[in-house]
Parts: sequence; structure tokens; C-alpha cells
Amino acid sequence: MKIGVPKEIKNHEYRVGLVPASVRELAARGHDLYVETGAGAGIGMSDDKYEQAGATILPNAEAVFETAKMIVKVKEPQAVERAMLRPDHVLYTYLHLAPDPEQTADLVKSGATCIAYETVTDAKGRLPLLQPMSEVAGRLSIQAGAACLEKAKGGSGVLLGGVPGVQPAKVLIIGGGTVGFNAAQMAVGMGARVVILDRSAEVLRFLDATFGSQVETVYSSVDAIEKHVVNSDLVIGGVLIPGAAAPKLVTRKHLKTMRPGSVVVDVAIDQGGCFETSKATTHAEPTYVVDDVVHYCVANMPGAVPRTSTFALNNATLPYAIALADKGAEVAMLDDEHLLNGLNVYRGMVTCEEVAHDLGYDYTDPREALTAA
Ligand SMILES: NC(=O)C1=CN([C@@H]2O[C@H](COP(=O)(O)OP(=O)(O)OC[C@H]3O[C@@H](n4cnc5c(N)ncnc54)[C@H](O)[C@@H]3O)[C@@H](O)[C@H]2O)C=CC1
Ligand SMILES: CC(=O)C(=O)O
Ligand SMILES: [Mg+2]
Repeated sequence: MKIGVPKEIKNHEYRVGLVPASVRELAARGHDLYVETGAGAGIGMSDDKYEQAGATILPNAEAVFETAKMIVKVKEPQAVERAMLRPDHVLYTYLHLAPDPEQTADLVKSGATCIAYETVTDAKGRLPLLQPMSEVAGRLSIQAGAACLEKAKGGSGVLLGGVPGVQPAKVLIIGGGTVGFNAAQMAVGMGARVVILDRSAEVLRFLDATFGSQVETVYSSVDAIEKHVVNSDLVIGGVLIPGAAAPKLVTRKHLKTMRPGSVVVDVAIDQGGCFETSKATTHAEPTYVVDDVVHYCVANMPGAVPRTSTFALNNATLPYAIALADKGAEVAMLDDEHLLNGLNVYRGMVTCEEVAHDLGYDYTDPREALTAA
């Protein structure tokens, strides 16, 4: 298989689809690797390192898309990248289609096979290719939120951990999955008072057993959100309904009850966000203010720590990249229902039920789509 790795072009996105060690694994299996010059610069991996691993360096993204059949990326293809997709391309990357009608329309039009990292599943119903980036983003959310609480950044001037004799900040985490758990670890470590809301009894039980009295677990309801948002200094949004647009759990009315200078970090923004007032921001301009509340809504948070993130991402994505390359995408997916769950768009058909539902497309079962083709 000819496999291409373009340089990421989303704002301040320094991750890269494959690290040299992954290139080496794939090359050793007889695949041809094409890497855009400078693709690994953001993680300190030079073109030389990629060449030593067995890749051919190409001068630009056009050459990568032209030469390769399988494209391995990190972030959803931007408009100029989508224009280069062909029906014989296999695109393997994060897509987050439900809140993104323009991207979805372009992928449908391209005829390409589009596999989304974030909907690949595992035997326990988890999302193994989302998990490592959710770990990063969950941990970063507290760092980012703590910085936003500083006065010079528009915050209320509260230190998360407080100091002896002065109470710590209250951190409310909505969604106690991977993002929520990792945010809680950091917030507890910094000495904040932490409340976590979730709808899953199993998740609440796990958090309670893990953190004991260091966190308060609460069943998520409109009542609970209203009660806890009002006096929180920092609210983290980490809910997910896999594949679907995030539910808007915190409304503008709730927001108005918060103290001026309080902060919301909407990690779920890549699925549209769980605050009514959220809109995606970039690392270049990460925050904006609504009703005196600072909003941090960066859709590619792990891009801020690309070295950690790229290696963590490759650990999870490489086994599936190998299967796709070794067997061909169709056979690899027919052989593995969990990889098949990653198929969002195939030859113009929308094969992720939540995306089809949220954006008004006909839904085609992925197995039927593959076997009909
Ligand atoms: N902005 C960024 O850069 C990044 C964003 N993310 C996003 O963060 C979000 C969360 O991801 P994960 O933690 O991996 O998902 P997860 O599936 O591990 O956890 C989500 C949790 O939300 C809970 N939930 C669902 N509905 C709820 C409700 N109404 N109230 C309270 N809890 C509710 C679920 O029970 C689950 O425990 C996803 O949208 C993911 O794509 C992940 C990584 C980076
Ligand atoms: C999951 C995701 O959207 C990211 O890592 O950027
Ligand atoms: Mg994202």
C-alpha cells in the first residue's frame, strides 16, 4: 500500500499522523511511505529521521495526496485537503462530522473511504483511538482553566488550590469519562474542590471508588447542573454521545448565574460543545468572553503538546493502520467490527448512524455498504 502523511495545517496543529517508528513498522511490512517535508518538525522529527525509517520525502501535500492511496492524518481534512481526495483514497484520521456539515458534504462528494479515529470501538465498548487524546485534553483542561482564571487573562483571580487559610476554587466537571477522569486527577492534585457529574451509575461508582472523598460525584440532571454551575469557578465540559453532536447541557441562562471572571473549558467542542454559548476557537486565540464568563473552546487541545500527543496517538492508531495497509481497507474492516465502526463515509454513503441522523443523510449500514460495493 502507498501510504501518505501530509503536514497538518489546522491552526497551531503540530502533531503528525505517523512518527518515524511507525513508518519503520509499516515499511518493514513492505508498504511504501510518503511523508511531506517538515511534517514531523513540530515534534522534533526531521525529514532525515523519516528517511532513515524508510519514507520518501515529498515537497508538498499535493504530491502526497497524488502519490498515496491511504492518507494518515491527525485532524479532520481542511477544505484544501478535501479538494484533493479521490474515490480510491482511504482517509484515516479524526473527522468529528456530526457538527460539521461542510466537511461531511465534501467527504460524501469525494467518494473516498473515510475512517474516523473517534468512532473506532473496542470489545468493552470504549473508543481506543479517542482515549489517548482525551487523556491529554482532560489533563490540559485544568492547566488551561487555571491560566484563564488569572486576572490578566480575564479571570476572576482565583488560584485553583487556594492557600492555607483561603479556600480553594470549585471545579465542576460535566462528564466523568476519559476527559473527566483525567481532569479530576489534575484538579485534585492541584488542591481544588472537585464535583463530577455523569449519567452513568457505573462511571460514578468508579470515580467514587478511585477518588474517595477527594471528589463529589453527582448524577447529572438539569437540577444538578443549575445547582453546581452557579458557584463554580471553573466548569469543564467533557460529555460524549459517541458520533453524535454534544448535548447543550449548560444554557446561557445557567451561564448568567456564574460569578464574573469564572471560566468554562468546553473540551467537547469537537463534537459541537456542551455549553450553549460555545464556539470553536484556536490555539492562536483560545478564549472569548460571554456574560463575563471566559470561554476556552479549542477543538484540537492536544495539538498544544504535540510530542506527548503524537506518540500517544500512534500507540493507539498503528495496529489499525497496519491492518488497513496489510489487508486493504475493505477486508480489514469486514474482518474487524470495531474498525468497521470507524467507517463514517464510504463511496458517497454516510455509514455512521449518528452523523446521518444529526445531519439529515440517509444512513447505510457500513457492512452493507462494503459488501454492496
Ligand atoms: N477539544 C479537544 O481537543 C478534544 C476533545 N475531546 C472530546 O471530549 C469529549 C469527551 O471525550 P471522552 O472523555 O473520551 O468521552 P467518554 O465517552 O470517555 O466520556 C463521556 C462521558 O460523558 C457522559 N455523559 C453523557 N451524557 C451526559 C450528560 N447528559 N451529563 C453528564 N455526563 C454525560 C458519559 O456517561 C461518559 O461517561 C468528546 O467529545 C471528545 O471528542 C477529546 C480529545 C481532545
Ligand atoms: C480528539 C481530537 O479532536 C483531537 O485530538 O484533536
Ligand atoms: Mg478535536
